[in-house]
Amino acid sequence: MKVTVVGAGAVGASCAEYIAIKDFASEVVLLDIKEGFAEGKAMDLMQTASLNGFDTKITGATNDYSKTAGSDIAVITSGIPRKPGMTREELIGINAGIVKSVSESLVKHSPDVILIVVSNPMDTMTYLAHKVTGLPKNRIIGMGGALDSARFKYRLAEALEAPISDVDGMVIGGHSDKGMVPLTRLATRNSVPASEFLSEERLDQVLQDTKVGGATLTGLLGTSAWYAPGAAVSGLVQAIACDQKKIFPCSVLLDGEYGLSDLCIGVPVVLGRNGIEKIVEINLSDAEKDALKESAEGVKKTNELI
Ligand SMILES: NC(=O)c1ccc[n+]([C@@H]2O[C@H](COP(=O)([O-])OP(=O)(O)OC[C@H]3O[C@@H](n4cnc5c(N)ncnc54)[C@H](O)[C@@H]3O)[C@@H](O)[C@H]2O)c1
Ligand SMILES: O=C(O)C[C@H](O)C(=O)O
Repeated sequence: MKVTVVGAGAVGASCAEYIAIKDFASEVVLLDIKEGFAEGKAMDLMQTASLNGFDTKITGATNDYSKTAGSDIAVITSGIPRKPGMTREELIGINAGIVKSVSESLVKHSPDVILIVVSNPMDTMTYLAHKVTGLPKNRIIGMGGALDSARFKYRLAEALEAPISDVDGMVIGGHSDKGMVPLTRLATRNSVPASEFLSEERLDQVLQDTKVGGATLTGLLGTSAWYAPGAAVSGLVQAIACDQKKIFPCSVLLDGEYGLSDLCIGVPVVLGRNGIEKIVEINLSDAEKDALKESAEGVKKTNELI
């Protein structure tokens, strides 16, 4: 299993590290445009192999896509991150050009690749990757919902004063401050609805905190987060590489599912060796349907900018 990660910055390196530590891939290629940067990150990570006990071979490349040839999965993290006070949508001017050229180069060297798009604004970048590569829709996956759901669980556990392993929850919709739809109605603590433990007001606070999860961290760090994003990507890569058939909310091209078409937005999917094996249509309440529709309108507006 060969995995390429384009962009050896904060998220790309974190993602490569988690993939290596989980030890399911034979090879990870890190590629960056900055001279020597990916090679340096790869060497540093390889020097953790004996300490962390993995056999995955990590190599670096400076913009040389021949090194990525034959990749089974490629992750696109290249592009600029936001600074405090910015929205993800404001990154489109620079990141669209980067994602376009990177997607084309990846597919040219690995025609059978499954692409995972991370660069922001992620739903629009995933849609752009479809437009420029023409890959079948099961082979382009946007990562946002897995991260947003992890942040939702963090906030739920905080409110419930429970261990995170005791809670479950999912966020669908666009990966944006306004567009996320945390499904509080379906959140649980060990199979019991969270609403049995928390007031409506407290659950709403959990929802609001989840939606601005990325912005909160950007305010604290001065740039956007990388540990949870890297871990979330590694989870998707592992589900595909190991044919796990796990459900994750991912940004995928919709063709009538949830009453939406011609956009990529976060919905639950089954991930396995074919990438998106199935889009799972769950029954949403009227309020959740309205929130998803509004989120889709926001994503479509951003798509118009490409
Ligand atoms: N979808 C998500 O959930 C999510 C989560 C976190 C970050 N992000 C996004 O991921 C992107 C990367 O964030 P980061 O914190 O790692 O940024 P970063 O600046 O640390 O790293 C980005 C890397 O991309 C490289 N790069 C730029 N243009 C390139 C090109 N044409 N080819 C190859 N490499 C190129 C840069 O040299 C840099 O090393 C941002 O757009 C950020 O908003 C998305
Ligand atoms: O918040 C950001 O800009 C980066 C990423 O989308 C995140 O949610 O951490």
